[in-house]
Amino acid sequence: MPVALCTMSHSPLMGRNDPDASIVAEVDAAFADARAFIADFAPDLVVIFAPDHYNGVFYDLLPPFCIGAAAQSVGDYGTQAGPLDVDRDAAYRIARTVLAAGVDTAFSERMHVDHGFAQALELLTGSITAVPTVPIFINSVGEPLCPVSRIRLLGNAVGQAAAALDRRVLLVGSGGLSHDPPVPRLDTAPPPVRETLISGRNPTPEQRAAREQRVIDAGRDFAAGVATIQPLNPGWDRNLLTVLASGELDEIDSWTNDWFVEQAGHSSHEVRTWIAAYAALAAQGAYRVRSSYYRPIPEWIAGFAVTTALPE
Ligand SMILES: O=C(O)/C=C/c1cccc(O)c1O
Ligand SMILES: [Fe+2]
Repeated sequence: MPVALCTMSHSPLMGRNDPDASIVAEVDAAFADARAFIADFAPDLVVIFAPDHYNGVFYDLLPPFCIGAAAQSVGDYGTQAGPLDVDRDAAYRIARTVLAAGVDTAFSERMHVDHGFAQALELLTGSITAVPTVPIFINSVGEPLCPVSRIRLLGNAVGQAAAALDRRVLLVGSGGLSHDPPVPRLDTAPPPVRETLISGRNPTPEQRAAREQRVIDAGRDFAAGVATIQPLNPGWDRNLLTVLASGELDEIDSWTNDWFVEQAGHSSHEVRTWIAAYAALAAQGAYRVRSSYYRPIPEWIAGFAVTTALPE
């Protein structure tokens, strides 16, 4: 059945710490083009790969990936809160195919998701309930991470499952390219923060606001050139876009997790969502990238890109 792909960087700093108006207009145009592409394709199912940032998934149980049969958005950074319109039947069918392919995915009847999912669904389809969805969480922040080769296998199996559904499936990947926002890490966090990484569900509004303000401040400092976080890496980002557009995805299997961090910052692992989405598209044969926008945007702490693609 027909498939199409849209991958995008997300950043909760959009609208909170904006670059020059001409750059915002450029990004708006890229999203307008992606929305027109999606409207033209008219998906009746969105399969979205996205990370979490210790808002929905914690170290009390941290799977490499998880397919949701029901999910709700926590509403961080002003994104829509509440239940997603998850297609339960499609989620079960995809999970069965993934497991049968030897990829041991976790599965949830009560997944909690954050801006990684909600911002993408809102920007691309209008809301978290506009189109029936299967949310697939990919761990991109919490060490230990699986090798990136597993992500390609996950994507491939999801693509095979999507092909077997009698649906028009839009594959979405949501994640920044090179970037290193101040997401705490278990090995370096002080004890109270460490506890929030292990079991930090349902923070108070004050705790959530303080956390968000810290990231917004980091974006301001980063754009002003006074932050200590790792620089964006446009060369690395462009190479990733070239590899994804080439269809030669097996090259990605040789990339080590340490190399991602050295080159492009800790949160560059979020491109796992792009790799999964492209691998899912590749499962149906050769494809063609139809549009590709890229710009490093320090104000948003993101190598920022939006691509769309279709089978040949
Ligand atoms: O609040 C967080 O944990 C992360 C925020 C953020 C900032 C910039 C780019 C991203 O992809 C993010 O998730
Ligand atoms: Fe992110």
